[in-house]
Amino acid sequence: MRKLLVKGGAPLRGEVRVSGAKNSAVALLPAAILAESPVTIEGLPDISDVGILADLLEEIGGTVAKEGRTVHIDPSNMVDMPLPNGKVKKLRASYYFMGAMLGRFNKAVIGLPGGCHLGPRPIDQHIKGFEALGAEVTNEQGAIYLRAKELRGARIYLDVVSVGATINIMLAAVRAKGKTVIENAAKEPEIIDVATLLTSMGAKIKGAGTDVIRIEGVQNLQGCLHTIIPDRIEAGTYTIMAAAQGDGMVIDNVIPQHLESLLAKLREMGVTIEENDEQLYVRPGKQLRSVDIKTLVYPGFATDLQQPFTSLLTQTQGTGVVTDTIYQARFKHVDELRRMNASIKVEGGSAIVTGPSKLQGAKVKATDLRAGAALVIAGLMADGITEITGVDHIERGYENITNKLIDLGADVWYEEMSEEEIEQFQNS
Ligand SMILES: CC(=O)N[C@H]1[C@@H](OP(=O)(O)OP(=O)(O)OC[C@H]2O[C@@H](n3ccc(=O)[nH]c3=O)[C@H](O)[C@@H]2O)O[C@H](CO)[C@@H](O)[C@@H]1O
Ligand SMILES: C=C(OP(=O)(O)O)C(=O)O
Repeated sequence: MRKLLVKGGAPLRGEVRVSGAKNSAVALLPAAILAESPVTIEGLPDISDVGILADLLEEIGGTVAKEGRTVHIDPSNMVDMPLPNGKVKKLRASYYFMGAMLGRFNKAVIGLPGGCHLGPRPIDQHIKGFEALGAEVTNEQGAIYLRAKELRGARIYLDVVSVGATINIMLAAVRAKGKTVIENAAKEPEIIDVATLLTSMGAKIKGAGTDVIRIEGVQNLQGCLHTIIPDRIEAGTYTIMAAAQGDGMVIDNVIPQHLESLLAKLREMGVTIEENDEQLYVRPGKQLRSVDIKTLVYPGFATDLQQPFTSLLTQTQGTGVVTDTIYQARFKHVDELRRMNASIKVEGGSAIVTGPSKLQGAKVKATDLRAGAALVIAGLMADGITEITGVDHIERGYENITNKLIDLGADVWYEEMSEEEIEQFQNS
């Protein structure tokens, strides 16, 4: 088991290239199950979530061939094998096997998903959608059993705006008989990306990216070539890093519109950001001002950027209130930042951050993916060395983070943990 060490203080300069979007990749791979001929996806990020999903596609009989960032998936020999345990529990997005396998085989058995622990993460809206399409859904010993004689289009109103439920219902509905309407759908760019892949496969989808998605079911879907969108959360993380510890940084392979709410907040703080079609050039101000943020569904401020942003707020002048309306308990990073001398208190669904504080390197734990990103940013700004355990979480979503940081001038490296450290980590 490894830990990540960050020696703070080095200014970050130069260009960093953003990888393909994790939250698209994890839906695009299962979507390939719905095709009857090979699907090629270009630009996939090299992260552990993608590796696990590729293994799961092989477990059900698919052939997955990798050529750098391009993956060819041949779904023709896939079977409706149950996946109740094992790798499905290692990530959140294994739930997309439910919609995709239901759409192709009219049945699926999938273990309840894992993913980041951010407080309760129910999947009732996914199940409501599958049932509306005609599936019988039961939960038996931690696995979801889905069976349908045939799937029929339906009108589905989501009680909660959910990225996962919107995509999962799209996956199940594209081969259902008749018309499906998803109302109160999520509008995240990853939903448009998945709809683009499905449309290239022959699906009939209108309205992806708005809150009403209309799907006309088709009998068969064919393979196609698809290029993934850039990861707006990775891009946002490096943009926050550029504001925190940069000395002129270019973030390359970005769709700036996907980051509007973050960029607006950074500008409000005093950060200078120039945009062109695919790049951001970020120059921090001398003394940044604190701001309040409230996470909301897209295009509001992304909950996945809330934790990295909190680290930046420890360095700004005044008090900033971070309110997470999507995951009210997404504040496990706060205790760790406090160990580094940050002044933060959590009240209800908000963290109140008073800055600026001189951060000190410390031994800290990444409790989840974006908590890990928050600690890396804090470590880059701190005096001395920060030792971060729980790097598996970080590797779920950030491709090659150490090399990207080293290229920017950061002093970061991995070290093997001692047996004592592993024991302490496992018991903490
Ligand atoms: C793999 C993936 O794409 N993960 C992202 C996805 O997660 P995920 O798709 O799991 O998140 P959702 O958009 O579904 O969740 C949004 C909110 O709805 C609630 N909810 C969701 C489904 C449901 O059936 N019932 C219900 O009550 C959740 O508890 C949460 O409060 O969107 C989240 C919110 O932008 C991001 O943090 C995750 O990075
Ligand atoms: C919460 C996240 O991921 P997941 O839904 O895959 O756990 C995230 O990407 O920040």
